[in-house]
Amino acid sequence: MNGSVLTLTMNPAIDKTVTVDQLTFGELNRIRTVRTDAGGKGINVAKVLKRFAVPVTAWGIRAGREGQTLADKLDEYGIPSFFLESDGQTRTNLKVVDASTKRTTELNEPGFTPSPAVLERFESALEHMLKNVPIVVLGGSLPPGVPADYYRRLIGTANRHGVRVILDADGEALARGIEAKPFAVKPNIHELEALLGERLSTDADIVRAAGSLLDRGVELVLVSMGGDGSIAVDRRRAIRATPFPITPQSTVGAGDSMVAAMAYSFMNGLSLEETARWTSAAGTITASKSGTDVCTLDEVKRCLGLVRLSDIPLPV
Ligand SMILES: Nc1ncnc2c1ncn2[C@@H]1O[C@H](COP(=O)(O)OP(=O)(O)O)[C@@H](O)[C@H]1O
Ligand SMILES: O=P(O)(O)OC[C@H]1O[C@](O)(COP(=O)(O)O)[C@@H](O)[C@@H]1O
Repeated sequence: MNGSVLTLTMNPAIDKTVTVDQLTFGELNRIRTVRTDAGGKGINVAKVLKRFAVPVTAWGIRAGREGQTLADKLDEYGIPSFFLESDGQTRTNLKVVDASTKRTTELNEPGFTPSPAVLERFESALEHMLKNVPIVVLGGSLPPGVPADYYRRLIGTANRHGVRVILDADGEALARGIEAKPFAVKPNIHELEALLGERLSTDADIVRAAGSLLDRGVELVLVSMGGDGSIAVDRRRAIRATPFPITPQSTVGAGDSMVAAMAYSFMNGLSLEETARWTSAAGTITASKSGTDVCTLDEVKRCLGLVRLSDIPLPV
C-alpha cells in the first residue's frame, strides 16, 4: 500500500501523567513526577506511525489555548497535522500512576462541544482528504453533543472511497460505527463485553464474540486484554499473542500502539500471524514506557521474537 495514513481524533487531549508513591482515595497524595504529552487515540497512532517511518497526517478538531499547545507538540514531533477549530478548550486527561502497584488510573475529561457547523465542515472536508489515503484510523471518544452515529457516517464516506478503516472506539460510538462495516476494530476486552452485553471469560468466548463482529462485516478483530495480551481474529484464524514480561510504567497509549502496528501491518501486507506479533510487541513496549510515550520501530523489531503466539480453534 502507498500513500499517507490519515488519523482522525475528534476529541484529542493533553495527557498529564503524574506519579504518586501509593494512590490513597480520600487522602492527600503528593505527586512525585509530572509530564505532559499530546494524546488522544488518533494522535498516539500518528506518533507511533511517524516513528515507524510510515507517512501519516493527524487530523481532528482542537479548541482554545490547549488546542494550540497540542498542535505545537505535533509540530515538535514532526507530524503533519490539520485541525478544525472549535469553541471551548481541548481537554486535559489526568493519568495517575501508582508507583507501588504500577497501575494507571485515568480521569478523562469530556472535552469541548463542537458546533453543528464545525461537525458539518469536518464531515465534508473528509471527502477531500481521502485522495491517496490507504488507511483511515478513527480513534477515541466523541466529544459532547456529537451524534453517536458520527463515526458510522465517516466510515461510510471512507468506504465509498475504497479506504480501509480501523475503528478504535467504545460504547455507542463503537456500536453505531460497526454498522458501517469498518475493515478492522480494536476493542479491549471491557469494550467488547460492553458491546455484546455479556461476560467473556475464556479465549473461546472471545473468539466467538469477535466472530459475531465478523458476521456484521468487519474483516479483522483485535481484542486487547492488558497484561493478558491480545487475540486477533479473521475469517480463517484466531491467534492469541502472549506478551513478554515488562515492568509497566504507564499503559496509556498501549492500545493505540497496537492500532498503529495494525496499520503498519496492512501497509506492509503482513499476515494475521505477523500482525498479531507486531501489534502485541508494539502495545507491550509502550506499556513499559512512562507517560504517553510510545514504542519505536527498532524496539518493536527487537522484541518481535519474544511474543508467544498460539492458535485458538475457530468455532464450527
Ligand atoms: N501490564 C501489562 N503487561 C504487559 N503488557 C501490557 C500490559 N498492559 C498492556 N499491555 C500491552 O498493551 C496491549 C494493550 O493494552 P490494553 O490495556 O488492553 O489496551 P487499551 O489501552 O486499548 O485498553 C496489551 O495487549 C499488551 O500487549
Ligand atoms: O477518547 P477517550 O476514550 O477519552 O480516550 C482518550 C485517551 O486515550 C488515549 O488515547 C490512550 O488510549 P489507549 O490507552 O487505549 O492507547 C490517551 O492518550 C487519551 O487521554
